[in-house]
Amino acid sequence: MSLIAFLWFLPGVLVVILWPQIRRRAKQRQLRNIPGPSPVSRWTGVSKELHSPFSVPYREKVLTSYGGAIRLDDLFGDVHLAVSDPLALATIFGKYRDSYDFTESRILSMNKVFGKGKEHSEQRKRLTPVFSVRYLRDMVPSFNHVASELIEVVRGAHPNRDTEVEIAEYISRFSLECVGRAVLGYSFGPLDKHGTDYSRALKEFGPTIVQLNTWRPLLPFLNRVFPRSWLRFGAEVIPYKPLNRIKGISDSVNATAREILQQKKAVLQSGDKLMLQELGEGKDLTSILMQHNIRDSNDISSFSEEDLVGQMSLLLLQATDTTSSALVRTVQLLALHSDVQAKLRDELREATAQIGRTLLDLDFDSFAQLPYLDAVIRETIRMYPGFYMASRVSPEDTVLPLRSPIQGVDGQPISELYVPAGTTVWLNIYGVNRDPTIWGPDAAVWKPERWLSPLPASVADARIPSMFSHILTFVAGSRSCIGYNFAITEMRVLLAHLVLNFEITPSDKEIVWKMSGIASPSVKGAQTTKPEMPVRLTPL
Ligand code: HEM
Repeated sequence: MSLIAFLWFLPGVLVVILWPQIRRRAKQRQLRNIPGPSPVSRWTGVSKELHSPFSVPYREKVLTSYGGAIRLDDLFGDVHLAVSDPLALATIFGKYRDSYDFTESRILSMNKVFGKGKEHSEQRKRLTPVFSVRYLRDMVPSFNHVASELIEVVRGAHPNRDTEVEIAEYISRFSLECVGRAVLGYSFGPLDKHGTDYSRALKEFGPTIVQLNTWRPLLPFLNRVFPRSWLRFGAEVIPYKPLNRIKGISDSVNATAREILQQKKAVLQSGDKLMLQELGEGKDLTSILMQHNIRDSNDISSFSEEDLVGQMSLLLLQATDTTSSALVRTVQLLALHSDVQAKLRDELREATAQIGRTLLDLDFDSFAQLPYLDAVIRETIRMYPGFYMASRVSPEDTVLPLRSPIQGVDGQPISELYVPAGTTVWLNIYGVNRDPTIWGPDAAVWKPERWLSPLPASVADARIPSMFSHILTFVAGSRSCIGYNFAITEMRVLLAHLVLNFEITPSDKEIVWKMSGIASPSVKGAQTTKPEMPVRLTPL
């Protein structure tokens, strides 16, 4: 190709690649009338402020300050929306349930977890029973044993009164072990806080991926243009530490997942009953998927070995960071509110005093019938949902009606949002869960007692499309959290063990919460990326 032809060709290719974006920008004119924070930069809008690891205070302010729909200026003039209006959310999860899905870059960066469209719904249907209450009942003894082993490890390592303990590491080890045993039929070994290479790699994933967030929108383009092997090679040789680190983490996580898989494959194929029993009787998620694959390898929802490895790793990530974050937050709040902690301890003592039981004797229903424990958990995940927002995009133009009209920048009322195809819509989880028009004037106060009496009528009236307690913490619709019951059960068990065994008080160190995909705590000024939550424990 001559130089002249190349010079003509290049802008042509660029226009073809950028055309959908150019068209979307033009159609987004009406969205610019929606109120939102002023762009901090002409090029990056508010995206850096919103997605940086230090975005928590900014997010908390923005997501509760502008009403049911918020304009968020993104890269190069693209407009995103954050929506907390219940009717607009119900329309996304109802009328447009087949349109609104993850953004392409998110699906790619998540290694197609649970696939897309029909493939996704088939796979989800197959996995749902593993997370049902019926199955969870059988998991409670396992959670209970892991919690009790953990308490022994903590007691052994910190036998004295009022010792400062780094509880976040222990909690994250607990979550990983519960998911490992129950979901994968695999134990990650002793519960000391050092963990395995695999658990360390998993913990580093969130904080590292967040450093790459700015580049994530480029992923669909790179994926279309370059073969996968080139992208992996690039991640290794380009001198950019977070990129090199993510490649290392991904290799380590995949290697362990592959090892678990090989172990299971051998057992399933041999039919060795004793071994099968040891590995969770083949009832765990990996075995179910593998048995399905062995039975029907032509089914569209069958997983290739590569996909299975991806599914397992991503499931571990989805399950451990989220539950650890919620548990660590609850421990912090209990440390700060000694009255709530004492009341909770009374409830637990009463439950275990009956017929001289220990916590190990409590089953799923006994844990579920502790109203104050339940109230503490609900209130924590209402106020601190872990994921403050979740992204969706529709491939078609949509109209989202608003339950409560908002005032446009031009002063005129807006009662519906015209959302052009390809616009990113953030489900404003934090905004819904803290909306004072729904929850009352004390919406921003952590008050477990609110769950012990009927909630205000405004909560039911709002018709929040929620799958759990009118809150959006686990979102709703086809991509909602499949493991929410699992998480709540895990939380009930560990909190019960901690509060009955230790008095928890705050450490002198100041804690700041950062965003690493999910909210994650650290000691102010610390350089580390791993979660930290020092608290003082006194054995009881
Ligand atoms: C307190 C703990 C948890 C929270 C706050 C949480 C929250 C969420 C949220 C918000 C989503 C949707 C993400 C989005 O739409 O962008 C999600 C999806 C998911 N969660 Fe959870 N989660 C928790 C625990 C768990 C656990 C324990 C498991 C598994 C054992 C799990 C498995 C999943 C899976 C597999 C998905 C993807 C579902 C799909 O795409 O169909 N989660 N979670």
